[in-house]
Amino acid sequence: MGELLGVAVLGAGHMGADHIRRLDRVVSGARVAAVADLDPARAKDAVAGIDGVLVHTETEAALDAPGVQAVLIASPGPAHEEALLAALARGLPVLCEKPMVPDSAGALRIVEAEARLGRRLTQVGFMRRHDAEYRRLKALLDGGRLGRPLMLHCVHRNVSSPPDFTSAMLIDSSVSHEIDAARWLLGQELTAVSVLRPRPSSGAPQGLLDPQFVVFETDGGALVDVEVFVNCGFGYQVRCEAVCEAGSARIGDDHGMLVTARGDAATEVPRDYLVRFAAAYDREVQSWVDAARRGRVTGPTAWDGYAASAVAEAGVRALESGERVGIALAGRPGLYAGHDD
Ligand SMILES: NC(=O)c1ccc[n+]([C@@H]2O[C@H](COP(=O)([O-])OP(=O)(O)OC[C@H]3O[C@@H](n4cnc5c(N)ncnc54)[C@H](O)[C@@H]3O)[C@@H](O)[C@H]2O)c1
Ligand SMILES: O[C@H]1[C@H](O)[C@@H](O)[C@H](O)[C@@H](O)[C@H]1O
Repeated sequence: MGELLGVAVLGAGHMGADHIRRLDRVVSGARVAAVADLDPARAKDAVAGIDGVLVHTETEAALDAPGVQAVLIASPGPAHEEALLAALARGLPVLCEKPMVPDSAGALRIVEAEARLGRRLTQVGFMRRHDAEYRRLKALLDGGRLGRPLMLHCVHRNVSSPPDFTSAMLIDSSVSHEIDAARWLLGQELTAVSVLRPRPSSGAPQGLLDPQFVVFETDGGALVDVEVFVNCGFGYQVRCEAVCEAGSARIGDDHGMLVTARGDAATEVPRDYLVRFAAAYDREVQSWVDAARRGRVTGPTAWDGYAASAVAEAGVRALESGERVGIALAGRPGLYAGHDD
């Protein structure tokens, strides 16, 4: 295929700048055609050394810039709905960072907009679906050798949280990944959620309920538990163990080189997601670019983005009330039937 896919990147912060680097230097078949950030200095820094990129402060200006054929959204969650609707109105394929739209009503408006168009244009940035270990676990569960999955035990630890991180964000920003991974791994919907709150770590900012212990029930009778701890201080750790009727399988044990010296053995622990999931982000963006160049969309859909937001919203209610909260999803449009990338 000849022409490079011209991508507009919205938001040039931590993720946006990393995706700009990835589009420019790692993936094939694409080029950064425009960047928009409310802070033009961030956008300029992110495109330093890349020729011919126009920098904007307005979303619409970036989407209408010459050569733009696709959009990567990496602005904060609350800005996603407007950007997605603008991209869909132009018929542009989108890779949207999670959460697709943080509130479920807004997320459903994206599903409805695609249903009106009669085609899917959105891939959501749940990069764990592109991680080699998660893919092996999914293949093992789908193959049936371990029998019916009974439980998923998940761990999600960050070294520290950003300054504006709230107790709700442990669920709607961090646990959103486990919500999507559990739905995808099990092929089941999450139907209820409870959240336990241990005494916060003294390493957490004042007032932040960190860690939390979240338990989901599924429509297939499985349980999914998640320890989420975003100021653990010691490393970025993401694990998942599937316990099935005929065996168990665990991914995410810290890997990398094992160094043994002077009676000690040590491995490196990744410090953040950009390190732990580097290869997954590369595969995510490459598969999005490849699909967009063929006029297709693969990966987690707008429906998956909506489901994750609806489940997370129930999780935040469970956190705040201390009650078990049931989850009811809207009707799933035929456009998303049977899709399981
Ligand atoms: N997939 C992952 O593992 C992962 C990791 C981190 C962040 N994220 C997601 O990526 C998104 C960005 O997170 P981040 O950590 O890069 O945030 P960030 O704060 O580092 O960067 C956000 C950038 O967007 C800009 N911005 C704000 N409003 C905007 C708007 N309306 N239009 C354009 N730009 C705007 C800000 O000026 C800033 O430069 C969030 O949705 C977040 O949840 C995903
Ligand atoms: O936005 C980030 C990102 O999604 C990371 O992958 C996750 O580990 C963090 O907890 C979250 O805050």
